[in-house]
Amino acid sequence: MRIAVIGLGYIGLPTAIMFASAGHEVVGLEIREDIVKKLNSGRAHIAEPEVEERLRRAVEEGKLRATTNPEDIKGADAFIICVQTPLKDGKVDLSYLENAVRTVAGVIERGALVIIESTVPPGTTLRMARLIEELTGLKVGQDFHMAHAPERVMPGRIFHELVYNSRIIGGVTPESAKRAEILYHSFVRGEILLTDATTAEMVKLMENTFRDVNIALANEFALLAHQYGVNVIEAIRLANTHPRVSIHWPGIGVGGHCLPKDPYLLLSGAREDFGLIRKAREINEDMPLFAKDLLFDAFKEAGVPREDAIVVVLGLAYKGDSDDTRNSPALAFIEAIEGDVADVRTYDPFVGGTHESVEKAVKGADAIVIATDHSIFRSLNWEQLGRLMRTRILVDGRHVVKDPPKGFVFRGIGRGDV
Ligand SMILES: NC(=O)c1ccc[n+]([C@@H]2O[C@H](COP(=O)([O-])OP(=O)(O)OC[C@H]3O[C@@H](n4cnc5c(N)ncnc54)[C@H](O)[C@@H]3O)[C@@H](O)[C@H]2O)c1
Ligand SMILES: CC(=O)N[C@@H]1[C@@H](OP(=O)(O)OP(=O)(O)OC[C@H]2O[C@@H](n3ccc(=O)[nH]c3=O)[C@H](O)[C@@H]2O)O[C@H](CO)[C@@H](O)[C@@H]1O
Repeated sequence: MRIAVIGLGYIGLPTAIMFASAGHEVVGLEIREDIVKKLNSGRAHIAEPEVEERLRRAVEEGKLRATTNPEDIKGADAFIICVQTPLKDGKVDLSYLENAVRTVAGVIERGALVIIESTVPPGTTLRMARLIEELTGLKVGQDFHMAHAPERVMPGRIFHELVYNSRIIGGVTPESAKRAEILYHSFVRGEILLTDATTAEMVKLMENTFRDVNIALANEFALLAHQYGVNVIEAIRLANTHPRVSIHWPGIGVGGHCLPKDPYLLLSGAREDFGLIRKAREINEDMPLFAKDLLFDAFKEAGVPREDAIVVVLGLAYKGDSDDTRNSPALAFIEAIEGDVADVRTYDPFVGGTHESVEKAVKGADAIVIATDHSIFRSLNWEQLGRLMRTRILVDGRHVVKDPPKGFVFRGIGRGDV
């Protein structure tokens, strides 16, 4: 088949690669010229295990190319839309999606299948089908087919999960769902479950809201542990030995392109607001401020005037071993302290523009704050790093450090025991 993937980001690029390696002829349409250039030369613009080798192979075999020109996807058999669906000023911004749908409407031919992979508020796929009908005069279910195939992959494990995760496909019509199922069977080994488009949209949003609310509960447990002098990490480990309990992990916050906005996408079309989901968001959004309180408390104990303090933030990415800084709590934390301290330095081996090494970053500093759980941070020798510092304060926002290192004023989220 000739497949057009629209939007070549964290989701679109791996999806395009998988369809190409399954033997389809794939053209990726992307509005960013720099991304297109890079991809066509076989280099990936995202950090994800295996992406670079797999991309190079697909490009060399002539199965995948990127373009900025919508004419290059004219007459494709399937259009797979993977553009971002962010929040803008607290509101769902569907402008990227709508632009992509308009582009598809300009090049679609009879018989084609249009799939929205982007996460969207319930009812959006049906609305987009109507938009294509209006713009083209074609009839959905008759002249073209349309489905929502939400993406469930976990960054860091994308190429494994694309193949082995089960998948929900919601058709605007039953025939649309069946056609999309056949298409995804070209590389998916997990189960494919068919439903209607609006149910599929809600399922995706429920999954991420479930995770967000559970993390909020873990964060509230962490706040409580500070009240009771308990190490919440130890307490969660013990609680999770119960056969029906599986508590998530607390931390400096919840970032990424998905969890901070998907609960709001779920609420966006509702006539009533029920409270729990929004409250969970508030708890998670406030966690960087709690980390700030821990840091300022440590300044007091160490006798460091905060206006003189040099703070090093370890990790800018929203989660470990990723280069993605979208909605990262590390950035929210930096914003929260910036005006109060003398200097904020950063070190993140996955993100450009930070200090070249952890040693250089911590030299002469007063405090280290761990904001991301990159694997390499687990093997750092804190006592050795401490010798380079002016004052030894360590704040662990991601339970990376098990035992407080000697000679440090130590604080940790959920570490009510120290
Ligand atoms: N990142 C994840 O882990 C993840 C997982 C599951 C679902 N999702 C959902 O998938 C969607 C995409 O997320 P992402 O992280 O890949 O976003 P992204 O920002 O990495 O990628 C989107 C790409 O689309 C391009 N684009 C925007 N408008 C376009 C247009 N009209 N034509 C062509 N290209 C266009 C952008 O330039 C960008 O490169 C979102 O709805 C997200 O919620 C993301
Ligand atoms: C339901 C689900 O599993 N959805 C996944 C999720 O993937 P994600 O990349 O957003 O990753 P998460 O691991 O959820 O992390 C998000 C943030 O929460 C912090 N966190 C995490 C666990 C915890 O116990 N305590 C925490 O504090 C973490 O540090 C980070 O900042 O959404 C994707 C897009 O829709 C899905 O495709 C993907 O399946």
